Formats: sequence, structure tokens, C-alpha cells
Amino acid sequence: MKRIDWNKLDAAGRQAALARPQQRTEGFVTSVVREIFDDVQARGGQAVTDWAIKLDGAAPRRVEITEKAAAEARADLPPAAARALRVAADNVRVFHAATRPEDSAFIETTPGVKSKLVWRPIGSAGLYVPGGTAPLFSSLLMLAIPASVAGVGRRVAVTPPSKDGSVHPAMIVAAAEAGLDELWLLGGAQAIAALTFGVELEAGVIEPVDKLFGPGNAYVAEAKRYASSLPNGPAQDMPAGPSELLVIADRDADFEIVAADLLSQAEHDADAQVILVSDSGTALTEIRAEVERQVETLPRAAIARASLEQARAIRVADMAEACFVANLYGPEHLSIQAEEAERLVERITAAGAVFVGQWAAETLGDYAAGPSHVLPTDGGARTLGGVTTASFMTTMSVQMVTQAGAAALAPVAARLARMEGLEAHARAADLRTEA
Ligand SMILES: NC(=O)c1ccc[n+]([C@@H]2O[C@H](COP(=O)([O-])OP(=O)(O)OC[C@H]3O[C@@H](n4cnc5c(N)ncnc54)[C@H](O)[C@@H]3O)[C@@H](O)[C@H]2O)c1
Ligand SMILES: N[C@H](CO)Cc1c[nH]c[nH+]1
Ligand SMILES: [Zn+2]
Repeated sequence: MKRIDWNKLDAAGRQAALARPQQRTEGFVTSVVREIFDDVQARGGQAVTDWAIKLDGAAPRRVEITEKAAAEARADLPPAAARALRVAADNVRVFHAATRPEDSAFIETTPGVKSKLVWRPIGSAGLYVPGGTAPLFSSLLMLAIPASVAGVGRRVAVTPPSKDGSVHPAMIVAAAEAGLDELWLLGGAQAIAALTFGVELEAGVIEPVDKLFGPGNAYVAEAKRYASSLPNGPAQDMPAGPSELLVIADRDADFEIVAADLLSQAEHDADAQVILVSDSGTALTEIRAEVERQVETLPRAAIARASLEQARAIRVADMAEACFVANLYGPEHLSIQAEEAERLVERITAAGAVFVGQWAAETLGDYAAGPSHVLPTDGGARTLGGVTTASFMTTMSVQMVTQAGAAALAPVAARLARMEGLEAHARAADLRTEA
């Protein structure tokens, strides 16, 4: 972890200190994604199959998620694992049901003119579930359950096959828990292209979707971005790339816990980024040493070490400055392990999720606290929130006007229309006053 003193840096130094790993924006990711999309647009399902075989060693396959298949998959898991999945799914469902947006009441702005905002689910959602280096069935729960609570008509998930071409039984159980419609073993940009254009495969048809959701590596994140830039392409939820965690810790933090939290995100991806911010030199020194100690015994030490090359340990003057730095970075996850952590939350304006105090392990949020763990990365949190039921819905205003309401408001509208030089608008308003 590179050690940095915030107050010894000039503006350029500060920008560099909070830069995302360069790998994520490297040109070859963009060009490979473009090549895959062009090929899928030209050759359809055959191109998807060719890329899937080339990159992941297996042709796309549809996974059965019938009750029978789910029961078999459940039987393949230790009972405690199936129970843990059920607890996680229940918590995610409870949180999203309680936070689903409701239609507003009618609001009368002028007597006889009333409007309200109503929410409608989108028609179809393509859910990307990462699986390149670990089968993230938790991401399936975090996407498919909010989609189902929102009432989305068709929910299709795609996920890469494991190295031997198989699917983890927990993926099938999670899909069943979440009431998913389709699950495909297909990953990377080729999966996103399939959901964008719709393709006919040997294993069946993937219909195009209205909106793409989900996290993924740099290829997946770029594919979603590119898909949503195409004319008539699907919308996308947000940039949700390699994981990020920024921890604000003071000298009273539990250094072992802070180090463990940093490593929990570093182990995701060589491109994941973890940042430690503290007003205490001792905390920075001790936590860095603790990270080095703990990484030794991790099964994914190689990935975590590669990520740690992009990590930072930043010394700030005080907690107010720590919050300033956190807001500037806009992390996917922010953990505050400092005195009066809850009070500091008031200063935070940009983070996908905030974990308050030492007991709020980010890992709990990753799996089972309830809110979706699909969150914006790369500074997206400065303007965007994470996945919620609202992400799967749209709003419409509904406007109702009585004859008296029209008589009162039409002259206003007609006047404004003529000021804009739009005579047809004005006449349409005038007609409402002539009855
Ligand atoms: N932001 C969030 O909310 C969030 C949530 C969960 C996970 N994540 C992140 O998701 C990511 C998962 O990454 P992953 O790699 O394990 O799985 P992944 O499923 O995102 O990516 C694997 C796919 O990448 C494609 N790919 C790999 N190398 C390629 C190459 N050279 N050219 C073209 N395509 C290539 C392959 O087709 C493969 O199927 C991690 O970075 C993790 O941190 C983010
Ligand atoms: N930390 C990831 C979000 O960035 C989500 C996840 C899934 N499994 C474990 N963690
Ligand atoms: Zn995680």
C-alpha cells in the first residue's frame, strides 16, 4: 500500500493519489469489446458461441431452474449453505419490499388541475452475474430479487461457466430463490452483446432486454457502457466495475479488522482498489503491517497482492479532511471505523454504501444485510446510487384536469406558448377555454 501524506501534495498529486487503476481504462478493453459487438451484430448467435468458446472454453448453455433442478442443486449443497442462501435471500427481499417506491398522491397545483407520479416496472432486465474468478451467486440475489420485487416482467441472468464448464449449485438455488426466469452460462462482453441484440443459439433464443444490470470486470463494464450508447440499445444501471473500498480509520480502530476489510475487497480482482485514510500515523503503519501479515495466508493472495499495488494509505489532518477525501474519491464502499462514526456520515456525500463502525463489516453488506451490493464504482457514486427497486422501474406523471381547471390554466399556457413562438400549442390550449 503506497503511503501518502495528503497535505504534502499539490493539486496534481492529490488527483494522482485518488486515481483509479489505469488498467481499467486501457484502450484494448474498449477495442476488444467493440470487436465482439461488431461480430455479434454481424453473425448473431454463432459469433456469441465462438467468443464464448475462445474466452471461456464453453458454448453458451441454458441452465434449468425448475423446482426439480433447484431441489437437486439444494441437495448438492451442505444444509447450512442452503440455509445461509435462504437467510440472505429473505433479507434482500424484506429490504427491497420495504423500500419499493410508492405512487404519490394527487397534487392539485391549480383548482381542477391535479397530477401524480406513478411507478411502473420495466419490461425486461438482463442481469450480469460475475463468475470469471469466483461464482458470485450473491450478485444474482442482489439483482434478481429487487427486479422481482419491482415487478419486472422478464428477468434473464447470464454468468460465465466455471473452468470445467459447470455451474455452481448455489447459482441454481439462488436463481430459484429469486424467482428468475432464465439463467444462461455465458459471460463477458459476448453475454452483454447477446442481451443487447438478441441471438439464436443452439441452446435456445436469448431475447433482447430493455435494460442491463450488474457488476463485472473491465470488459463487462465497458460492454454495458457501449451497449447503452448504441441507437435503440438497452439502458444500463451504472458503471459497476472492479470493487472499491475506502476505510476511514482513527487510532482507536481495530487494526486487525480494518486490514481484514481492506483485503476482503482486494481479493476480488487485481483491478480492485482499496484505500485507507487516517489522521493517525500509527494507525497507517499498523494497518499496513497487518495487511501484509494477513495477505500471506489468503487463498487468493496473488490477486489481493496485485490489487494492493494500487492501494493507498493516506494521512490526513483530521476526520473532516478524511471525509473530504472520501467524497472526492466517491468509493463504491465506505467504511468508517472511527470515534463517532455515525456523526461523520452526515459529512459524506458520495459513496455507494456506507458501513458505520467496526461491527458493520462490508462483508455483511456483500451477502446478507439486505441492500443490494451492486453499487457504482469509478466515482459514479458522486452522481448515482446503487441498485434498488427503483432501478427496475420508471416514473410517469398522470395529469387530470377539469373544465374549470382548464379554463384557469389554459390562458397561462397559451401565453407562454406564444412567447416561445409555438402557435399550435397556444391554439390547443385556447380550445379548452371555448367550451
Ligand atoms: N461494483 C459492484 O457492485 C461489484 C459487485 C460484485 C463484483 N464486482 C466486481 O466484478 C468483477 C468480477 O470479475 P471477474 O473477472 O471475476 O468476472 P466477470 O464475470 O466480470 O468477467 C469474466 C469474463 O470476462 C471475460 N474476459 C476475461 N478476459 C478477457 C479478455 N482478455 N478479453 C475479453 N474478455 C475477457 C470473459 O469472457 C469472462 O467470461 C470483479 O472486478 C469484482 O470486483 C463488482
Ligand atoms: N464486494 C462486491 C461488490 O463490489 C460484492 C461481492 C460479491 N461477493 C462478495 N462480494
Ligand atoms: Zn465483496
